[in-house]
This record gives sequence, C-alpha cells and structure tokens, in this order.
Amino acid sequence: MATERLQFHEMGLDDRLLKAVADLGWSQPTLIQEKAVPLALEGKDILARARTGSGKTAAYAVPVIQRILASKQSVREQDVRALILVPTKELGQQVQTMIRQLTAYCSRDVRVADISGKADLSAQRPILMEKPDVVVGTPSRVLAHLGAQNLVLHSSLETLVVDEADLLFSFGFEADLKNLLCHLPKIYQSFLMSATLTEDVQALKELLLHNPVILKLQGSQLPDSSQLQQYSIKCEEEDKFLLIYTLLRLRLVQGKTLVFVGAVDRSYRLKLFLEQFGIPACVLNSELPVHSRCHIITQFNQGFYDYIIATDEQSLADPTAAAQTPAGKGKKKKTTEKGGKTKDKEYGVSRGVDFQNVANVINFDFPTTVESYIHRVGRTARADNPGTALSFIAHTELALLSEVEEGLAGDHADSVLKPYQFKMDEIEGFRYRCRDAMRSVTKQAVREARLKEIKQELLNSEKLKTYFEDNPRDLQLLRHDKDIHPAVVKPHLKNVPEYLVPETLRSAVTLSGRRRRKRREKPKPEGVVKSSFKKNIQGKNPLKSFRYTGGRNRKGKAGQS
Ligand SMILES: Nc1ncnc2c1ncn2[C@@H]1O[C@H](COP(=O)(O)OP(=O)(O)OP(=O)(O)O)[C@@H](O)[C@H]1O
Repeated sequence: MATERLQFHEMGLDDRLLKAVADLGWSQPTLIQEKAVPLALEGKDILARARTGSGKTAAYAVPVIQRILASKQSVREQDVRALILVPTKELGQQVQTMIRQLTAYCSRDVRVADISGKADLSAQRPILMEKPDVVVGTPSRVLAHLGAQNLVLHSSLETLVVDEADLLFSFGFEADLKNLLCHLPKIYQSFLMSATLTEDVQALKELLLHNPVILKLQGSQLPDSSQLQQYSIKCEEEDKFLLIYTLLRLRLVQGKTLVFVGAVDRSYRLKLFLEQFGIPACVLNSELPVHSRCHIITQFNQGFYDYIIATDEQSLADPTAAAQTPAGKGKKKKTTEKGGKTKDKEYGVSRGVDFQNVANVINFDFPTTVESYIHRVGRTARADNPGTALSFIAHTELALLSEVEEGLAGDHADSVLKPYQFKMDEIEGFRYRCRDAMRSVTKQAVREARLKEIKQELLNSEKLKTYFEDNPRDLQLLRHDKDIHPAVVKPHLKNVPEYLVPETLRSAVTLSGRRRRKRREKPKPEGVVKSSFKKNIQGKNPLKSFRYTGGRNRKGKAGQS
C-alpha cells in the first residue's frame, strides 16, 4: 500500500543523486532514511538504531554526498570532507561501493577512497594525497595514516560517521578512536549508526555527539514474523550433520543460504562433509585474505554459489569455542588460532555485510551472544525481502538459546524462535551415510583442505603475479602439484536412493540433481511471504511435517505444535 512516506525527491536532493537512487531501483526511502536524511541535511548530529538490513548505509551516505555536492557549488579547495569509520574491511569495501553507486552521476565531484584494505600505508598514500572527498576506513588504519601525515583532517573535516558503532569498541578500537579524535576539528557533524544499542554505543555517544537527535526506530531489532521466520531445532552434535545433509540434499532448504559455524576448523569439516554428497559450499573466515573474502561475497551476491559456510567474528573471541562451549561470551579477542594461524581482527561476516537475496540463515552452531544472533540472522530478510532463520541447538547450547529468546522477547513477541518439530526418526536411514561421510573428514583432511585454500590464494594472488611471471616453473609446480585433499568425495554418496527418502517427501524432493517438473505456483495474495523452504505436495512445508519426537504422520500433515 502506498504510504505517506516522505519521498526522496521531496528531500531537496541533487538531481544526480536522485537519478542514482532511481537506478538502484529504490522507489521510496526506508523508514530510517526517511527520518534521518532530512535531519542530517539540517545539520543535526544523529544517533540511529534501526534493525539489520533497514538501509542505514544510505541513511548517512545520501546526506554526506548531498552536503559535498552543495559545497562544491562554491569554489573550494579539494579536501577530505567526510570520514566514515567501519569495524571491518568487508564493510569498508561495501560502503565504498554504495557511495560509488550513489555518486554514479557525480563521480568527479564526490570521490571516495576506502583505505580499510590490506595494502601498505605507502601504497595508499598517493590515494590520500589526492584528497578524496570521502574516506572510508577502520579506526586503526585511519589513525596510522593520520600519524604518517598521509591524511590531515583538522581543518577540512565536516562529517564523521561511525557505522556499526557497537562493534568498534568490542573490536578493540576504543583507544584508536580516542586518539583519532585529537586529529579532528572542533566542529563537525557526526552520525552513529547501529542495529543494536549497547553500552559501548552509549559511551561513544558521549564521546562524539553533541546534542544529537536519537532515532530509535522499529521496536524490534529484527523484522517481524511476516518477513522473517525464526525456528530452532534441538538436536545432538551428530544430528547437526544429519540435519544439514537432509535439508540441503533433499532441497528442503532452498535459495541462497548462509550457514554459521563456531570455528574455522569446523567450517572446513562441514564443507568436506557436504562435498562428499556433491553439495558444493565455500567457506568464509578470517584466515582468508581480505581480497578473497570480498571476492567470495561478491560471487555469492552474483549467484555463483548457493551456500557459504561462515565463521563469524564471535569465533575470534574464542577460537576453540565451537558448539560445545557456550561460555565464549565476553572473552577477550585473540588474533591467533590454535596452531598459530593469524586471524584478521578486522574481519566480520555477520556485521553489516550486505549479502544479497539470502533466503536462509542456518545457525549450525548457535551464536554466543544475543547481538551476534541478531546480526547473523539479519543477513536474511534484508530491505523488503522475506527470509528464514533456523538454529540447530545442541544440549550444550540450550542456555544460549534461552538468553537469545529472552533478549528478543523483550523486543517483540514475534521475534521468539519457534520450535521446528522435525521427525528425526524418518531420516534415520541417512545416518549411516552421514557416518560414512564423517569418517573421511579426518583432522588430516581438514588440514589439507585449509592448505588447498592457501594454495588457491597463492595462485590468485595479485602480489605474486610478477613473481610467477619471473619464475614460471614455480607456477607450474604449484599448479600441477597433486590435489592436496585427494578424493574424499565418494561418488556413491552423491546419489540418494529413493527408498531412503521419507515417504512424506518422495513426491516433492529432487534427487540425483534431476529436477521434478515444476509446479506452477498460484499467484500469492498480496502480503503473503513466500517461504524459502520447499513445500510438499499438500502445500505444507515439509519440514513442518516432521516430528522430532512423537508419532509418525505418514500423510505428511503439518505436525507443528
Ligand atoms: N530505499 C531503499 N529501497 C530499497 N532497498 C534499499 C533502500 N535502501 C537500501 N536498500 C537496500 O537494502 C539493503 C540493506 O541496506 P544496508 O546494508 O544499508 O542495511 P543496514 O541497515 O546497514 O544493515 P546492517 O545493520 O545489517 O548493516 C541493501 O541491499 C540496500 O541496497
């Protein structure tokens, strides 16, 4: 239904900006944009809390760009006018991309540089010497450049944005941020943006904002159940593998899916496990170079992969904390994992990264904090899209589930996770195959999978390109080195014999990669969200026809209580 929402063209924005917004297909501002943009254009400091995926980036980017465009009408020296602080490199690149999209018709007038990447300070110096209008970076990076005099802000800066504000302190940026403030002028406009309002944000508010307008939008921190459906399934550790196999192999979960696990090792375990059934997934973790991480996200967004197995930043708090250890909460961040592997402390998958069109988020391991749950689940149901979140809960994670439910219940009655009644006994037939597959996923296989990833990185490395040009033999050796994790894939596991498929699903699922004839879907009445979980022939969600305990329901009637 058309609302009386203030429209972009009623905000007094530059035509070039409006054209770019139209190109992005944004027919109207989101709620946070509608509220924040006019206030920002009035010059107010803003503290905004709005749920994940609600369009906070453009809520500050649009006024930042507008202000720069307006100032360019008078002859002024080229200078850095806006600084956007982000907690992670992924987010840095994403913010830069969004600003580039919004300045598609005025890219000469508004130049943006993201310095959060891994390049040497000296390599980034020339970029900063050109004084881009907008600089995006992590606090440590920005501080390093300020210290090296590559960046001077005390006379030119007009706007400071702190994106994902709650994360900056928890990522250990507090000292950097305080030092950084000494380099800023006395007066500038500030924005603090966050999906969660923590004590850290409160502390930041005192530090950065002057008499701000506080926009605390939407009661709930996550979309309500008409847009986002949240479920939990109680199961034991081994069942997690059985469940994910069933959900993905029988395509009960459809569409792009992010699977979160609690540790890097575990992500490779899961990847290798799924690979044996012919289910390809890529891993995303802090050990991968930033370039590769961003590449994976871009490729996922472009539809090259359906599944990403991600280790989010909570695992940095305690790398050994897989599913079994709910006590990771509040622990100090480490930057090395077992075995001395260096992790990137400026890595974050679940915070702010705009994975596009994610239909499902699966918490294979449950997150250790309420915030982490919100941010992980917030990767789906973004903007106006529907989404589903499904959490596997081992008994060691029950306390965490209660904590999250409590945290969300205060927020919105709709937010509470509904139990997914799953007939585990009907998929018992798959257990043997899963055990068979798990036997191949040895520590050695996991180690080799990690090595393979590194080998791939070496082959793709821009930095090593010239080295390989000078030393082609090394490149050949690396290329023709025997595949590091040889055929753990067992071809016989790829196919699912029909007799193993629960009766209730036989007519609905896709086996051996062959699709059954698609049923033409009736157009849905307005407002009905299409579930991303595949429906069975009776039109019921097949997952709901399973019961974890209790009697069988051969007819496939919905068994959810
Ligand atoms: N006015 C709009 N209309 C439609 N889509 C929009 C609009 N504004 C932003 N979007 C899209 O919504 C998605 C989410 O936006 P964004 O990443 O800014 O959310 P966010 O609030 O910063 O989320 P998070 O808290 O997770 O960082 C993006 O894909 C963006 O392109």
